[in-house]
Amino acid sequence: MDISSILQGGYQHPLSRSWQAQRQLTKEMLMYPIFITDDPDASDIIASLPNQRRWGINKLQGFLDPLIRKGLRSVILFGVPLKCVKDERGTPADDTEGPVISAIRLLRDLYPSLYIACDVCLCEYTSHGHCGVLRTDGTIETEPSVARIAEVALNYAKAGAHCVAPSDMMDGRIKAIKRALIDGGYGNRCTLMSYSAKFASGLYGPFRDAAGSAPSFGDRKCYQLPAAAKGLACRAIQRDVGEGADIIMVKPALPYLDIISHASRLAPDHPLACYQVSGEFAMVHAGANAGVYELKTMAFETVESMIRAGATLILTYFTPEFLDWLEL
Ligand SMILES: NCc1[nH]cc(CCC(=O)O)c1CC(=O)O
Ligand SMILES: [Zn+2]
Ligand SMILES: [Zn+2]
Repeated sequence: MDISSILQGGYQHPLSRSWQAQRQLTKEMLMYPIFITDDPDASDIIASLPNQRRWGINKLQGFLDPLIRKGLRSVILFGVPLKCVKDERGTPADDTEGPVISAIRLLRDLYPSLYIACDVCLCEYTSHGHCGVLRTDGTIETEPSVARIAEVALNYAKAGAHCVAPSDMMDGRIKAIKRALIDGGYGNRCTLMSYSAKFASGLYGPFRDAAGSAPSFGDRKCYQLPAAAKGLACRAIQRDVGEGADIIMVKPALPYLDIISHASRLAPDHPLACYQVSGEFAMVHAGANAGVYELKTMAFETVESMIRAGATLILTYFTPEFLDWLEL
């Protein structure tokens, strides 16, 4: 055989195989999405989202203590109000006694080294279930939406969030949130992570079950990106960099690896997050349950593909499993 034909010499040993990765998955790269509901004693199973629960504030410590011991470094909180009165502008989003703000305070108190990010959106709190404020004809009214979202983000920062992450997709919200953080005295104390390239995906179903945030009419196609829209995704990323985003995110992850790869070239000096969303997670589980592959193998393969594409931070419901698997 010719000298230039030989590659296997470089990866015949487990250690030399590990050297073939530009970057390896580490615990620091994982951010764990957690659902917090307004029944303080809840620990509700979510049928379509394997192993995840809606947690009440009183159950958080019992749930998180073991994960912190295993090396959990960061979480992203999603509020799931089941009892509150929802309205047109999502008033309960930043209720000072609501689940998200209560959880921020509690977690800051319990775990000084835990990095706490908060998803910022209105859909969990609006009567219509859309991510912004609507006109009477049901279309999004950008200006009041952005103003309200910036107000919520600032209130999460004031409560102690290390990071606010708007997932609403309204035009101009990154600039408005950055402005609100600066004017409120949090410009240098709170990270702004933008769901920049968030696509209108079929993979959000289990999340909407978990969060009760499906729109009551219509869909989100006028504010989330069309699946085929590479150019718009590029423009959204560049806009958000220009408006002051500290971290760029692509969501979902696996069907959008090309966008992750493109984002890493468009914003090479920013951390790049990707969100392995609820439907992707459920898909990996469903395949494993059907005997198509082994869960652990496929969980690693999906996340390694995201890292290979350029992601430096991964939001995934597999975080508890990875904390175990990375131990071995
Ligand atoms: N703004 C809502 C929001 N924030 C995060 C997700 C999806 C997360 C997941 O599927 O895991 C969604 C769903 C949506 O746009 O309907
Ligand atoms: Zn939303
Ligand atoms: Zn481009």
